[in-house]
Amino acid sequence: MSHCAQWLSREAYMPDTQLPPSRLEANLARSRGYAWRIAPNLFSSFRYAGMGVSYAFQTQRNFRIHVVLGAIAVGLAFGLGLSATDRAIVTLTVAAVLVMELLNTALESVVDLTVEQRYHELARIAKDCSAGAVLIAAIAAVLVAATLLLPPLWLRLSLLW
Ligand SMILES: Nc1ncnc2c1ncn2[C@@H]1O[C@H](COP(=O)(O)OP(=O)(O)OP(=O)(O)O)[C@@H](O)[C@H]1O
Repeated sequence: MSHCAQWLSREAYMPDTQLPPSRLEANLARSRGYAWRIAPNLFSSFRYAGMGVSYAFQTQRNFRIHVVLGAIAVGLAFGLGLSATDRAIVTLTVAAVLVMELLNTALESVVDLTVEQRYHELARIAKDCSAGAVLIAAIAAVLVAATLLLPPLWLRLSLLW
């Protein structure tokens, strides 16, 4: 077993509570040393995060669809004059779907990195569960839209006609 693997197995996976705070800090600092690159400052962290969102937008059709539908939903929530609470619910629901999409993309990448183009039952379970998480968030978003957005939208449209 390599030095790195020994260290990881002995300390990095120990529950936080088993390590004194000073030791935990030191371990975390050392573990970051294994990253290929570490963001040197806050601006770089935001830039990398933006690159992740941009990658998902360019490569994931479902993410693009959810961005467009989410923008419409948030626009309607503000345009229809929903209460502050309802606007927050719509915004958080849209964010939940987009977050799930990003995590799904991240997990798919890690699975593909691990098993490459081989079939593995655990890879299938990981990807299916990840896709299931997106599906549940999307269903919740549809229910929130039907409950909070459709009634005032319908009222507005019926006044126009
Ligand atoms: N290495 C693998 N081993 C076993 N099953 C896999 C593997 N890769 C993909 N699958 C199966 O194929 C399905 C589709 O995988 P894929 O990587 O294309 O995700 P996807 O459907 O493109 O997801 P999304 O649309 O969110 O990008 C998975 O849900 C899983 O059931």
